[in-house]
Amino acid sequence: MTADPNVDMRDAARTALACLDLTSLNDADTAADIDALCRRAQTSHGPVAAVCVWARFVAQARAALPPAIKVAAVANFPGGALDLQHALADVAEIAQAGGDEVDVVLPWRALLAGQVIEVAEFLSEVRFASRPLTLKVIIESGELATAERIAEATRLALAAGADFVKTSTGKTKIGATPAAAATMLKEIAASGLSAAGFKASGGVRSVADAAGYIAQTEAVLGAAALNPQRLRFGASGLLTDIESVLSGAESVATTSAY
Ligand SMILES: O=C[C@H](O)COP(=O)(O)O
Repeated sequence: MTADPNVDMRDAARTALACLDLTSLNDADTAADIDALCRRAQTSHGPVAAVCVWARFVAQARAALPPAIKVAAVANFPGGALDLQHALADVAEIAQAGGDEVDVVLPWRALLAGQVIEVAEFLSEVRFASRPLTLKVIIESGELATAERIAEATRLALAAGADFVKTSTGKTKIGATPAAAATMLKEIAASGLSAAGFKASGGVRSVADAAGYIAQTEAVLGAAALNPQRLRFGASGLLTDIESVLSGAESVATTSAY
């Protein structure tokens, strides 16, 4: 008897839903957009892990959602300048508004310029200021480009105490890729930090895309890591395909172009 591939896709869709940071980070986002996002976060198939929004929408999202759905917001986003005061102001705004999670952009241009100590200090200060919130560090893997630099950024994020290392802002040409994920997952495993997680974001549009990252995560971190404490998907467009698959319809999305 051959395995039914639709069963695997439904499993992947269920995992992707439970691990989804449903994201809206458009410059023109309005309160009505965030209301709609929060309604979408509570699907007939179950809740997403979190919504991810601009800091100015945290209080609204927190009020609209049950406690089980976390509110994440971005800091130092999307540019990733080496601007600690800006990042700390974002973190303070998110914390004061009742946010649960901070997604901060690592100063990747500074890292490319060799300012390793300055980047490490930036991450350490952001980690200190953001406790007890969950901290995800966005390394912008597409701009770092090489496995060596992606590995170095991942190590810096983990050394600073990041809860998750996240691939991309979704605002640059290249978002999450299987190659970047492989490097990041290898570094997470090598760190020995059993609570550290991985977040794929930027261009993740289909359950087939998500299934690939789920398989990679399981292969490197183990099946026990396939939960929202260790794995997230940051995506503005993935939920439609998840719902299609869980409703028994064909996947409607095409896989990532990367
Ligand atoms: O942080 C998450 C990303 O901004 C989402 O990127 P996306 O719009 O390509 O799904």
